[in-house]
Amino acid sequence: MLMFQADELIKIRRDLHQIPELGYEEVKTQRYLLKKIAKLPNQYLTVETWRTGIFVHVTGRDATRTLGYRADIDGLPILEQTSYEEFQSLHKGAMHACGHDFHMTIALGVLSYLAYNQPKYNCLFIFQPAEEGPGGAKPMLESAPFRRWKPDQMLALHIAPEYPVGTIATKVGLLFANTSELFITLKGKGGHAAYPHTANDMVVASSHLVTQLQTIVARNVNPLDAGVITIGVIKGGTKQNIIADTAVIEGTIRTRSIETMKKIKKRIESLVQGVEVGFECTITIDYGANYCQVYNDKEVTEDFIRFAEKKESVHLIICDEAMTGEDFGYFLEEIPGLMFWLGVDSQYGLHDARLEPKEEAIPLAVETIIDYLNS
Ligand SMILES: CC(=O)N[C@@H](CCC[C@H](N)C(=O)O)C(=O)O
Repeated sequence: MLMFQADELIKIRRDLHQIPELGYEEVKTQRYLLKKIAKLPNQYLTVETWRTGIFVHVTGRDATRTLGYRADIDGLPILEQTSYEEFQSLHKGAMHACGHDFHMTIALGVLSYLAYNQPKYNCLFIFQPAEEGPGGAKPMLESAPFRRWKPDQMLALHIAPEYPVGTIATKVGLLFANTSELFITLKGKGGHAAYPHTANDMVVASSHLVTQLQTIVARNVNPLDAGVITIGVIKGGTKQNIIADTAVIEGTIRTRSIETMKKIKKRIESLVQGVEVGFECTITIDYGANYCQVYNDKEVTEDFIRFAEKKESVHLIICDEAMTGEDFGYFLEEIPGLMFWLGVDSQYGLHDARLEPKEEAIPLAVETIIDYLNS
């Protein structure tokens, strides 16, 4: 058997699409990937698992340099609503809605080529869990296998539903934002719906807080800078005629700079104090997982751009930065490298239950990365 061909890659993507697992629960995914890797000739490969992730080291002809390639492997808690009839998620309520099934398949495709064709330099493939949270990049970066095989350069891609197949988009410098998760719990006094004067209603308090949080970006962030506060979850109460004693707000904060992130958090804390006083309740804040920005190295990215410009099958776009987050940023904090967007042309975007990326992008990406590694 030779490297995985286009039809096999599509099958791999569909298999992986059916078994999405949340961060650090990627047990079946890890088993599946290990099985595929075990089918490859092992002359140049050394495989090591790390929690639910995997490192694969490929020995090159010249061991003076190592190139790192990272693919994230976790899914999202989304009930799939695609038109796929034959390969929808078998894990009800979980979905590969951020393209990690594509990311893994592309990494396997490149790896399968290198298993048959020894690369010039060493390569390190990193199949990383928990990108959507709580974050796998930082602990993997600090792990023993990574320190032993530490790459000199890092590369990763992310699918981009808004671009046609064949498009690669990237830029020098900031590509993705600094992010912080946000979990706020409000605790007050519940009671009978007919006796509001005896209780502190946490549904009302949390509603006020959500509205106040929206003023931070509108009124505290310099309009020439940028910030995002999205509240994705608001939960409170148990029954329509019971005043809620607890409410929970969950969201995410995005900024272009660390300073703005600090400023936003300070404002959140002040507003929370105000709601505590105003509604006579207790509020706790937990910032969950924080990711640093994705910052593409100038030299490596310019070199990649020159390569992509020359490649006929690629339409290169120099894009703007986005407020998405990615813990791949931690690799780039320590090692020069880049991330790029891969066009997959879906009507529905990332984190949408209807995301349907076009599979033709997979063999194209595999071929492009192989060419880049050989360039
Ligand atoms: C590419 C992408 O969609 N990444 C996620 C990363 C999530 C980070 C963290 N869980 C958070 O919500 O802040 C994103 O939502 O941008």
